[in-house]
Amino acid sequence: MTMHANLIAGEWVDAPNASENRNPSDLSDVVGLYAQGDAAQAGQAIDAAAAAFPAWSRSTPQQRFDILDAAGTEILARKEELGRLLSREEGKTLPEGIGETVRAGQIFKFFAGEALRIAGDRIDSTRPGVIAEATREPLGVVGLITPWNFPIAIPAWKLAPALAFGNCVVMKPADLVPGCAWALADILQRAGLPKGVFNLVMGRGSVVGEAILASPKVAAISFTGSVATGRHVARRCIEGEAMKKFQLEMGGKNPFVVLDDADLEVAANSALNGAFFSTGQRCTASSRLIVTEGIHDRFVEALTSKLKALKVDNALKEGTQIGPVVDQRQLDQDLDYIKVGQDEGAKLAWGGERLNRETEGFYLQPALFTETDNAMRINREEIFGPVASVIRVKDYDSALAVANDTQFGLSAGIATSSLKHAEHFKRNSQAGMVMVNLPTAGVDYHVPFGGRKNSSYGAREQGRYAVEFYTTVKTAYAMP
Ligand SMILES: NC(=O)C1=CN([C@@H]2O[C@H](COP(=O)(O)OP(=O)(O)OC[C@H]3O[C@@H](n4cnc5c(N)ncnc54)[C@H](OP(=O)(O)O)[C@@H]3O)[C@@H](O)[C@H]2O)C=CC1
Ligand SMILES: O=C(O)CCC(=O)C(=O)O
Repeated sequence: MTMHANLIAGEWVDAPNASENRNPSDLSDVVGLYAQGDAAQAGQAIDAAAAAFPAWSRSTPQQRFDILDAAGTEILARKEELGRLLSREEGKTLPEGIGETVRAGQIFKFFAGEALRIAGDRIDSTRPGVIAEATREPLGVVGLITPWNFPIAIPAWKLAPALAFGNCVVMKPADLVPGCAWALADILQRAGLPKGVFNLVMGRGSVVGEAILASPKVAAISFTGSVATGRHVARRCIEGEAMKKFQLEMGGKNPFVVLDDADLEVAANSALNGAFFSTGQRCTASSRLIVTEGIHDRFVEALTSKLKALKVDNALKEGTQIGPVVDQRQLDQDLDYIKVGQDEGAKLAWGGERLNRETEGFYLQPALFTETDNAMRINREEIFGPVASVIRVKDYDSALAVANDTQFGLSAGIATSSLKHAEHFKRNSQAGMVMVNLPTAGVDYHVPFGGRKNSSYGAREQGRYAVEFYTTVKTAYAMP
């Protein structure tokens, strides 16, 4: 099997080591052999990006549009093939894999347009005859460190704006899912990106990631992953010889409130989708279902019967609704938390057991806890698997208080037919994204994404708000 090499200074470069990318739905299936870069390769990639920056930062918006738009077109044209690759390496179902691929293509097209739309301000000075301007400039070399749960969409939503606004990039994808990142590198290379503008260095976070964080030549870091690694990234960005700008997207313990007046079908479907689809491996997953007394029993019954009907199987098999957990380590974490929940006195209303299927993979029956309270560990810590808890509350006010009683603040949802409660929740939920009668997970590609508290740090990602992170403002005064 040939090694998928790293892309450094426009050349495909083999690494000293390679790792096997295995399919979590079928452990006998090797998706490919991927380079395991080292600190030296990260250094070469950073140097290449720094060398490419002067020309790329002065490229015309049309040049950037053409390349990003062409990349988007190719991603969309190859959605079935790339979606299959994604599902094979990450384990989300084929429709989810294809959907995420489409989202990545749309993101490239959106930011192609943003390259053309970038603008500044001309401001009348307080001093006679003086002209003041505020314009945006690219940052320089940007390091992108991405997680395994969205192998193509998250690299796309960091990479596309970074390039659109004139930055050069070194990207380190998650070790579990190098395939989609490699495919993006190949597409961008063929779309005509000049040498060194985008460099891909696959390998371990502790090696390649650390080298990117340590380099004074890297101006900024955009990171998505766990809170623990995010805190580490933050420390490394400020303690180095040259302080870096940084942006962190981390965990969630997202509440989904169900009020007595909710449409039961809307509430149960939103909870099912938000909590369990993509095997619950979304930072926006609804892991806390906060339900008022009058609808509690009917909601639990409706959701449990939907859970019982879910088809958990090989991600590539037609009809599968829930694929496997991504790897053994995440599966162990999910099973540990299921035990923690039981030890804490929560009732396991459904699921939680390891499943065997035709192919050997990390299959887990989605689990629903009931009779839980918000102080339990299962309601405070991110599990990141197909596990959710129901918390029974008296009324809307207590639901809102419980929803906000968390270290996280990414997404929050409410199912209600009351405009008054929906509006109050939108205003008073301490989350970056609020959904009414919709799942907490599954967001648009052209609007801002991000949260509060320990969920996010720094400027928002996505949509036109992405310009805040990937540019720096220059204020210029002139006396003509
Ligand atoms: N908010 C989200 O979207 C996500 C949250 N998580 C949470 O994190 C938990 C653990 O998942 P995990 O994949 O280990 O998450 P991590 O936060 O460890 O990994 C995220 C990214 O950071 C890299 N990384 C790890 N250590 C360093 C380091 N010292 N310096 C620089 N980069 C580093 C990883 O590389 P490598 O792959 O080589 O380790 C990966 O590319 C999950 O169970 C879940 O709770 C995970 C993924 C996404
Ligand atoms: O819910 C989504 O669509 C996005 C979720 C996400 O970005 C994440 O889990 O990291």
